[in-house]
Amino acid sequence: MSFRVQPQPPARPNRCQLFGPGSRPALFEKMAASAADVINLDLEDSVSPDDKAEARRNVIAATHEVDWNTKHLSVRINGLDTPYWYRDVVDLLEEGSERIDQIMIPKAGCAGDIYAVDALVSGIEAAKGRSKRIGLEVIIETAAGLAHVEEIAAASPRMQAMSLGAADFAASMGMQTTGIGGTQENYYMLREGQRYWSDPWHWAQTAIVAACRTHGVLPVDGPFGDFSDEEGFRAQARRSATLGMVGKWAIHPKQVALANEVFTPSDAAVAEAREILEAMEEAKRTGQGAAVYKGRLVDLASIRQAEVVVRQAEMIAG
Ligand SMILES: CC(C)(COP(=O)(O)OP(=O)(O)OC[C@H]1O[C@@H](n2cnc3c(N)ncnc32)[C@H](O)[C@@H]1OP(=O)(O)O)[C@@H](O)C(=O)NCCC(=O)NCCSC(=O)C[C@H](O)C(=O)O
Ligand SMILES: [Mg+2]
Repeated sequence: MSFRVQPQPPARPNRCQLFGPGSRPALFEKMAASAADVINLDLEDSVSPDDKAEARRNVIAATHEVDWNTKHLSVRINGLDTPYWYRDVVDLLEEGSERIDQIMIPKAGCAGDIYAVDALVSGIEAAKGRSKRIGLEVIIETAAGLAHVEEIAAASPRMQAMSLGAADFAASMGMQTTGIGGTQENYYMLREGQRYWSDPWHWAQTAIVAACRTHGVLPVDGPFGDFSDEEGFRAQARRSATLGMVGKWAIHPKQVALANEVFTPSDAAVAEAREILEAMEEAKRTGQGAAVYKGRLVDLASIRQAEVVVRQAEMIAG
């Protein structure tokens, strides 16, 4: 371990972030009743320009009127290149209730973007005497966002989570696809006439995970557009979980259970992790740093791996 110890991210479940447009208030009660850990009320790209002001009012009303129970409540504001974002923040924090937990900043491109929102949030919190400190989450969905991913993760102590936004990311990178996440037909290797599909999102995901883990931020996989393709969602989510991400967005209620299933460690995985910890306790008692578990090596690093699984399971169980 470096002299600088890796910080832990916020200790709260973030397996599924369910999105809904701020312009569809009829969905809010359904979102609150869902099994998602995080709710993202959207003021950005699912709301047309003509509806921006009304969506903002809907969301503010919902912070007072809807029982969000234990949900982590986040509002996605508009991008910092638009005329909407500052009013999103000001109205939300001046008129919205204390129930708001977090603001999501889309298309974050550099640490300065986070600094700007942080400064505005800090000013309003102080002026209005708000008692709950608002957290920030960002979407990495531009070439600049990925190029500056580490400075963005480190930009503010308010930073809680970082997601990959596959649709805008693909557009910003000039990728030849209109798919939102998942397998891309033309991204394959060829061997002896057989196609083997690779994962074009992999490198962006690993960059996000590394930046997040360095700075104590939750890494999250973003949307999977084809909500009729359950196996496609599962496959994408399993890859993300394997890489170290803690959850995934749902853009339709169908996807909530899928995300919860993938990002909750299975009973078998937890049992195995506990057995590894026990095997290593036994090894330590006999003065060994390594042991054999089910025919394979386990050592001190295996303790840290097993603890990831157990910690995640215990946090979800509450
Ligand atoms: C995708 C949708 C537009 C589909 O809406 P709809 O046609 O109403 O769906 P269904 O008829 O299949 O709905 C079945 C029932 O589920 C309820 N419902 C629908 N959506 C939601 C929801 N989000 N939360 C809770 N409940 C929902 C319907 O009311 C039906 O209920 P009932 O009649 O009682 O059975 C819609 O799902 C939708 O708007 N989804 C969210 C879109 C969104 O927020 N997009 C933004 C995030 S993705 C993004 O921005 C890209 C990213 O930034 C990037 O760059 O990658
Ligand atoms: Mg986007």
